[in-house]
Amino acid sequence: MQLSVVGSGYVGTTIAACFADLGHNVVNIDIDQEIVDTINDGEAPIHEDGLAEMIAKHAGPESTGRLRATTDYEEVLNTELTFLCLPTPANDDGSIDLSIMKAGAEQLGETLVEKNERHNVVVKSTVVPGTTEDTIAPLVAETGGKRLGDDLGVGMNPEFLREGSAVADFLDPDKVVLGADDDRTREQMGNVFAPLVERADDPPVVETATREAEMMKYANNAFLASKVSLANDLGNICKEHGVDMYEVADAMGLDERIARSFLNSGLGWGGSCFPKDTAAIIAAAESKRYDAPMLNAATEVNDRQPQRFLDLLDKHVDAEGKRIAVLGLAFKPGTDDIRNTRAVPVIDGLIHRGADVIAHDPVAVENMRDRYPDIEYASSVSEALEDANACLVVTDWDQYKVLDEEFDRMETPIVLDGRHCINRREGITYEGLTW
Ligand SMILES: NC(=O)C1=CN([C@@H]2O[C@H](COP(=O)(O)OP(=O)(O)OC[C@H]3O[C@@H](n4cnc5c(N)ncnc54)[C@H](O)[C@@H]3O)[C@@H](O)[C@H]2O)C=CC1
Ligand SMILES: O=C(O)[C@H]1O[C@H](OP(=O)(O)OP(=O)(O)OC[C@H]2O[C@@H](n3ccc(=O)[nH]c3=O)[C@H](O)[C@@H]2O)[C@H](O)[C@@H](O)[C@@H]1O
Repeated sequence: MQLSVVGSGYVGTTIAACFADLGHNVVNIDIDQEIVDTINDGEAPIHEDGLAEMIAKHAGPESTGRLRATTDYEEVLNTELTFLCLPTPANDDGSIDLSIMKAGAEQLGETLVEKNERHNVVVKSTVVPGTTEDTIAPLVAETGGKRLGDDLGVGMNPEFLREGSAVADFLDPDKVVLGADDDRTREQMGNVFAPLVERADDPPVVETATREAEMMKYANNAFLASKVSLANDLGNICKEHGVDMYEVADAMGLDERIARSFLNSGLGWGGSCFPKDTAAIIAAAESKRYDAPMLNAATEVNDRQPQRFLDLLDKHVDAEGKRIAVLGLAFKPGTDDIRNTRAVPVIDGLIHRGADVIAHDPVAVENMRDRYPDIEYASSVSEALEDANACLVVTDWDQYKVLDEEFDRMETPIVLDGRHCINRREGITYEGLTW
């Protein structure tokens, strides 16, 4: 099929490259010329495992040519179905900011004026229940002069991929959700996903309406974020009683009603989605006069963890004028994304204490430099630890899990672990946040 994907961010670029790999012809539209040029050169604009190889295979010189990028919306005219993968950030009050989605939908509609055959538009972005039906569909229909359900089909297909494993997650999903308010659109969405369903060995395909599809995404993220927060709440109790939460979590996870995943306690959740999506669904609930006590509590626990980590540091060392190493800046391993990373409140706390901060991350340094141009950045862990008075582990990169004699370079080897990823050993003072 001929597909267009609007937005070349973490989701848009990943699904555009994967759909090309699955045999579709895909044009990826973005307003950022640099991103477009990068893709057309056969390179990945973001750091994701396997993405660079896939883009090289389908875009750029000597590729299959099944993937192209452009800034020109007119290119949607040669396609049958468009995915909208635009950002849905939070307003200051936490509610969803739909301005970018609306701008994209309007631009799409204006372009579709020139198309005579039916076109399908699928919202891939995370949007609060009712957005597709009440905002996006009427906007595309009005600006495009289309009749909804007739020459325009609008659907909603939430995305569950994780950053750091985006390609693998997209190609091998736990479920595919196809939300549409008419059968023709849902059927066409099914055709787009047919090669993926076949390659992924038949994952469950949930066919539903757009509002339910939208809510399934929020429910998923709210549940996972709350699960981590509950693990952190329990972990904080464990710490006060000298109990190792990781041993407790391992045992809890043996109960198949609970499962071990997302019970890793520590610094809590960051990233581009859990924080904004929990805030958006809380705000959406409040707009209907429901105050969502569980989700508010999950957010409160999460917001407190960096402060508890800094309290732990204060217990061991007065950071003023001391050299403090921060290992890990990305919000999780496997990505260069620093949106809502826990490293920010930790570094803010260190700066507030008058510490000399020296930070390390395998891939996220350049992104962090914009935010903190004045702290020191080390090109290796050894360099970061050299003469340090304490080390704070913020992101659980694999390369930190094997650290050993590197700690001998420290002035005082105080190692505080926010992610349960450092091996305790003789000669270092080690303390974990919840164990
Ligand atoms: N990042 C993730 O892991 C996941 C994100 N989502 C959701 O997917 C949506 C997109 O998220 P990301 O890919 O992370 O966003 P992103 O911020 O990485 O990328 C968005 C892209 O859209 C482009 N853009 C902005 N306005 C445009 C316009 N009018 N026309 C064309 N392009 C435009 C930007 O230049 C940027 O490249 C959000 O709703 C997010 O909640 C869902 C699942 C996973
Ligand atoms: O909507 C989204 O954008 C995505 O949000 C999350 O994916 P992501 O944010 O990429 O990463 P996760 O692996 O879920 O981690 C999120 C945060 O929780 C933290 N976390 C995760 C698991 C855990 O046990 N403990 C824990 O603190 C991570 O360190 C990270 O800061 C969801 O897992 C995806 O299904 C969803 O598509």
